[in-house]
Amino acid sequence: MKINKPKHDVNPDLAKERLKCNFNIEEVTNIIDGGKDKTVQRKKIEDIALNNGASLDEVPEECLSIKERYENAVRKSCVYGNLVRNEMLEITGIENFESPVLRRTADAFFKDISPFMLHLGMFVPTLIGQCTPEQTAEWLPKALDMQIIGAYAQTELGHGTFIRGLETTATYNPEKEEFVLHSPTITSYKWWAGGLGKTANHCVVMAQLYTQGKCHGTHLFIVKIRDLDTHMPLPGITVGEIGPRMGFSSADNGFLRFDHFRIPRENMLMKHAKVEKDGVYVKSAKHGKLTYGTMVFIRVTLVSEMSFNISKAATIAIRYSAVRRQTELRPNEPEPQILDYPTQQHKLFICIATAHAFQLTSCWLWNTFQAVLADMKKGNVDTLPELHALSSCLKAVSTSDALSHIEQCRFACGGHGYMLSSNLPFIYSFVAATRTYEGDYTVLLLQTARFLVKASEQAEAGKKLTQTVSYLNRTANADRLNWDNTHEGIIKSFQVIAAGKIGQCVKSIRDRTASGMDYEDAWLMTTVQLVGAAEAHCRAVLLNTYWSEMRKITEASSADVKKVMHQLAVLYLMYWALEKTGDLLKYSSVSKKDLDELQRRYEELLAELRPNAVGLVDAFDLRDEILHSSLGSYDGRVYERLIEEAHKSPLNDEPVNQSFHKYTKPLMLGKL
Ligand SMILES: CC/C=C\C/C=C\C/C=C\CCCC(=O)SCCNC(=O)CCNC(=O)[C@H](O)C(C)(C)COP(=O)(O)OP(=O)(O)OC[C@H]1O[C@@H](n2cnc3c(N)ncnc32)[C@H](O)[C@@H]1OP(=O)(O)O
Ligand SMILES: Cc1cc2nc3c(=O)[nH]c(=O)nc-3n(C[C@H](O)[C@H](O)[C@H](O)COP(=O)(O)OP(=O)(O)OC[C@H]3O[C@@H](n4cnc5c(N)ncnc54)[C@H](O)[C@@H]3O)c2cc1C
Repeated sequence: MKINKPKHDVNPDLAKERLKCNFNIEEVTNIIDGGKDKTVQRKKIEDIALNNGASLDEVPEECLSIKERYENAVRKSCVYGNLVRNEMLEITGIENFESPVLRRTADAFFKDISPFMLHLGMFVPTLIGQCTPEQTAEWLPKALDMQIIGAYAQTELGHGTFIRGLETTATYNPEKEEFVLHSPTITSYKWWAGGLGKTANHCVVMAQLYTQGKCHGTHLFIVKIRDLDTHMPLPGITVGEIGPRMGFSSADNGFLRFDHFRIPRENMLMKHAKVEKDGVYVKSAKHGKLTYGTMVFIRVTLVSEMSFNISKAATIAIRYSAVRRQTELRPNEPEPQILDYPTQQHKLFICIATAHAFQLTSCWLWNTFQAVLADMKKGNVDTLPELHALSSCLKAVSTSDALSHIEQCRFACGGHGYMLSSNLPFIYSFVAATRTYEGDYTVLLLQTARFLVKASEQAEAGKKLTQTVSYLNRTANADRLNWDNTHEGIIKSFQVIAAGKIGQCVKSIRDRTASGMDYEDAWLMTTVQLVGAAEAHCRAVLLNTYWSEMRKITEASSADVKKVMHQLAVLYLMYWALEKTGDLLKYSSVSKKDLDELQRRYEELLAELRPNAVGLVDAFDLRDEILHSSLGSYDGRVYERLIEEAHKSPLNDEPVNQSFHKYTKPLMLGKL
């Protein structure tokens, strides 16, 4: 398999690394893609994107002004959107418009974010999940064909987390058969929605629904905010961009204020509840939170997105570490490649393992999500709470872990990792946002904790629990687990840690209520522990899922691939066991000797993986055009690229900057 056909000679150290690799790289790529046919499909889509010169920037996007950057991003988004519409969807099938490959290939066009990302990312999924069949027929074809461009406007200046606290109102007027949208306070300004500021002409709006004098809580509406021809905001709409941010610089995150803005009754998204012409409110949903469906969907997809982002950072840092040499080990010996340092391996190999752990877990989560959707189609919503608990904690932990691993990758690249041309700062700032958006880390873990506390009480009452918490049935009465230094033993110990922490939370809440606190205060006082318990549960799910899915997926693999995939999964188990030694000591009989043995095995495993490190990141098969990194390209021309990128800085356009004559020289001459 030709991965990237380098135009230049490959750096000799990197070339030697590739000779060391002892497994079939293509086989691992196929595993990551989900099959050989999927690899072929991905490559076809990438070819379409990359054979189009429009993805190239003459000036790096980070060197442009805010306006130029946005305009350039819109230009490229239109080209890319057109390719998706006319060529790529033919390959994936239109029903797979959410294929991660389409999202990822877009990275060939943008180091930062496309202003259109939220259109396909959230607007279209909301139409699919929240419309009646008639509404779907009206809106979806236009959205998929990009005749209308949409955003998802839920968060307000005053509230993001607490959706029930949103202030925008949608008041029904039966005489005119219209809703009147209004922003009654400054805190009710819609705030943050991606693509809303300048790009979108429509948006989905979450607002408090009033009809017949009664508030029925938050509901979704589709709202046209700009004229389709002139793109001017419609009367009653104030819309704009919220200002520079840590990342998402070309995503025109926006604000929106309604001044008694009228929309037809049919623009309420009515799949789960409707308002009749006469104003009667009718709820058809069997579960109170179905309007939150788009958020659940995105939380599910983010786990795979985190795998992708870690694999990008790991590829950059590992290729760079094979090229970079630093510090004599012994006098007069050549400086070693920094990849030879076990401390460097400790920073980086866990990133490769985590990318696999998240990818396999995300496929399993996606299948769970599809099964729940199928249940809901039949009118059964019983499986939704478990999906909500699972998607909440996996979103929280995967985004948080991805962020810290990506930061480690930057540390691993020393000073050069701080350069925007390395792409690590872009990857980091993108992932930093994911920890917050679509539900903040703490808030989502507390949602999972709610589910776990209930599950623990059910286990106590002898009830049989659902799959992801069934370990509580087995471990509810276990005090301390007998340590068993096997892979299954490590997984079981994480389940016992989770069960122990959940049990301790239940006890703390009970003790507090028994001493006179009301339940809400007892819960609040216990939230630090509850977040820890939900994280522990999530770790148990991740370890168990990664291990069992890895074994399944490599059943038919070659012996060498089986071996290296197995080594990565073991590394993941050991890494987390060593990270959580305090918990292991508390909840199992593990001894200092056992932990020393685990540490020794972990260090040996780093050394065993070392020859395959470059092969393993090559297997992610990230083309240079998608990686955008001076440090991580396939040919390893790190220093040449750093110099080429330096020359692109606008400050190097002329030998002397005018500020010298205007300010510095007068200062030097005492004439200022
Ligand atoms: C491919 C991916 C790549 C890119 C993706 C594309 C674009 C990405 C770019 C940017 C996207 C950014 C978009 C956004 O950020 S949109 C805004 C997202 N906002 C949030 O996520 C807000 C977070 N807050 C909440 O979700 C909720 O308010 C809450 C914290 C969950 C609390 O809700 P509330 O109504 O107050 O409910 P509670 O009273 O706490 O709970 C009652 C009951 O309901 C259950 N519940 C809550 N949520 C759900 C749900 N979604 N599904 C099912 N059940 C739910 C909850 O557990 C509780 O159950 P009980 O049985 O315990 O009563
Ligand atoms: C880059 C980016 C893009 C975004 N895109 C969109 C978009 O397209 N559409 C959209 O609608 N929104 C969007 N958002 C908004 C995003 O969804 C919210 O910012 C997010 O849900 C967090 O809400 P918040 O900002 O209100 O934080 P807050 O809830 O104010 O959180 C602040 C702190 O308070 C803590 N906290 C809050 N509530 C609790 C609680 N109950 N218990 C314990 N701690 C708590 C949190 O843990 C956090 O530490 C985007 C945000 C970002 C950063």
